[in-house]
Amino acid sequence: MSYSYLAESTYGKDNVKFLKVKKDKTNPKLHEIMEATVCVLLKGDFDVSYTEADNKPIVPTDTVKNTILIFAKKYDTFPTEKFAAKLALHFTSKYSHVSGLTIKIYQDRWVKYDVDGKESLHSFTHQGPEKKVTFLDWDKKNGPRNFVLTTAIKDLTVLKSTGSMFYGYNVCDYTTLKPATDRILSTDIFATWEWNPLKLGCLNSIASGSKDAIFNDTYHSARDITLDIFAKENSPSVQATMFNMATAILKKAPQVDFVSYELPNKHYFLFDFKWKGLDNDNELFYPSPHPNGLIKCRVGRKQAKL
Ligand SMILES: O=c1[nH]c(=O)c2[nH]c(=O)[nH]c2[nH]1
Repeated sequence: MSYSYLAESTYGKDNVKFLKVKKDKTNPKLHEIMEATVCVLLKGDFDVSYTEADNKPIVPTDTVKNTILIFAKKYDTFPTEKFAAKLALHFTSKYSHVSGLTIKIYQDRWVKYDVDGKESLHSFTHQGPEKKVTFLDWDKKNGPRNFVLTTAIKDLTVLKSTGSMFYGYNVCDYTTLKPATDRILSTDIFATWEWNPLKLGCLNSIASGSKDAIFNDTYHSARDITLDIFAKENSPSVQATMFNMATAILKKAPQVDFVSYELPNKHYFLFDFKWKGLDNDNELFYPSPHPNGLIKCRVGRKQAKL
């Protein structure tokens, strides 16, 4: 009797990077670019490769990498949700023993800038660590309407120098925090929206491009809503602000069922100059890299009462 069994497995290629230049059909100097990092991990009938050193079923990870690059060359990669659906349908149909897969695509944020008062046709600035992240998990036995698809904005760093408060919290013998009616609020935005396949459509329709406008509009709305509420609201807490952001995205995007936020509270402490006889009217702070608060929530859409 053998001592062990394979409980779970998946494999593929991570960190497959490409830069795609998409040229306008009528003006070949008018470009869009996508710099992306892709991870494709296959699931399926691969057990013997682990348990019996039989490599026959293995589609080499090198082939997975080549496929991603060939598809990025041959097909439209915008938006990344469509590109993920296209790859998913390919791997699960070309190889009958591939039962499913997970795909993660990180897209850098390159934005065109103005030259002589006009948006450049093909020159961009890189917007730092901010990424759009698409995640797809699909098992083909569940059918093309049953998948997990999420889109996220990650590492969009923001700070407001007023318009944030925090008071009225639980006070006990361990409390040293002073209530604040005006404080710095800073975070790295990580916002994720979960698509409902029944409202969005099947993988084939996503891969065909018929949902492109929904993906693009929702990405722009989610980003705008997040930045707008961050700026405009007099925030009572990170918790209340993130709930308001998630609710506004749910209102705007009917195909989305859940919105999650994961926000570090990046503290900036007011420096006390009293010992020097100086006032500090929220003008000089020192950033505290650690520890940081970490606040998460997942907000769902209430079902309408029948
Ligand atoms: O918005 C906040 N939420 C908290 O839970 C918390 N805790 C804390 O010390 N400061 C803050 N700020």
